[in-house]
Amino acid sequence: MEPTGKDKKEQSGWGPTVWANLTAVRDKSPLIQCITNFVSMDLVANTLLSAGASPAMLHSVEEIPDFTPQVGALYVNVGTLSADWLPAMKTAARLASQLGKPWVLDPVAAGASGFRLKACLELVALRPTVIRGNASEIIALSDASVGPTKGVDSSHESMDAMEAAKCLAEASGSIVAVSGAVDIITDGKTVVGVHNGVPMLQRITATGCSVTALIAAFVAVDPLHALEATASALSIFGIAGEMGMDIAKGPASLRIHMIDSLYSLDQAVVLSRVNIAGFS
Ligand SMILES: Nc1ncnc2c1ncn2[C@@H]1O[C@H](COP(=O)(O)OP(=O)(O)OP(=O)(O)O)[C@@H](O)[C@H]1O
Ligand SMILES: Cc1ncsc1CCO
Ligand SMILES: [Mg+2]
Repeated sequence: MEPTGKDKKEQSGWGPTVWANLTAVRDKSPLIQCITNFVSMDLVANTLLSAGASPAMLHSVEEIPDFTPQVGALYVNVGTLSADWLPAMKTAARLASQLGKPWVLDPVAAGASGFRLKACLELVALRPTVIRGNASEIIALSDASVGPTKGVDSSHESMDAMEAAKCLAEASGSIVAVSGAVDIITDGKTVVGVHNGVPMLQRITATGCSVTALIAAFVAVDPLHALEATASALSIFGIAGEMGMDIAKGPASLRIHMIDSLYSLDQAVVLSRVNIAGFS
């Protein structure tokens, strides 16, 4: 029998696992329902398409009963949250959980206001498969506290959020991923670090939103190994950023070259560039 997920990784390192997961996304082209913010919609959809997945930005509550049961995964992002969007987010998340479908939460600026924090905590209670945020977002969610904020940007390093990520994963039952110079992924016990990516990714809006969408696509094709799928997506996005940076002149051209690189990544590049390691 072919080894899968964790077994495969333990036998031969992360490279083959990451490549197998990207190949599965390309082969299966999972349908991803995205309820995401206005800023991110274009980059999220194009990131998913260039990776081989199929995005659909359907966010009206009336469509959820017909549409959500057909998707491979649901992606919920609260970036431009308002009260009228929240019912659709919660209805879709509740249905995905009931159907056993993976769903992924991006708690953008979770600690920026009481309204936003409460909404994020209500969504966490609907048991997302994965929560991916920057360090400040994961710390705010884990502490359930509103505090000094840079809005959607992080005022912490990812490593500052290690304990918060573990606590949030333990409390929620979700895989928690913190993006940054090192992306941290944990189920509360195991912690892995993804060392791919380039700092310039922070200068393009919605790269975090887009990597969370990519996580949804990877979890859709391997829902039983959500930690490995999440690390794989973060590594692939980072590698696309590294490849794009080789020819980019700044954030605008990196945005274009990153999407092109994601589309054309081959096995040799992936195997030579994957940089994932466990924390002991
Ligand atoms: N210093 C860094 N070095 C390398 N890669 C980085 C660095 N900082 C962020 N990244 C990468 O950039 C991507 C976006 O992460 P970031 O933490 O900026 O998300 P975010 O703050 O949620 O962004 P947004 O809200 O704009 O969508 C991730 O893939 C992450 O790994
Ligand atoms: C800039 C911005 N504001 C709300 S969402 C968003 C996209 C990056 O999170
Ligand atoms: Mg973000």
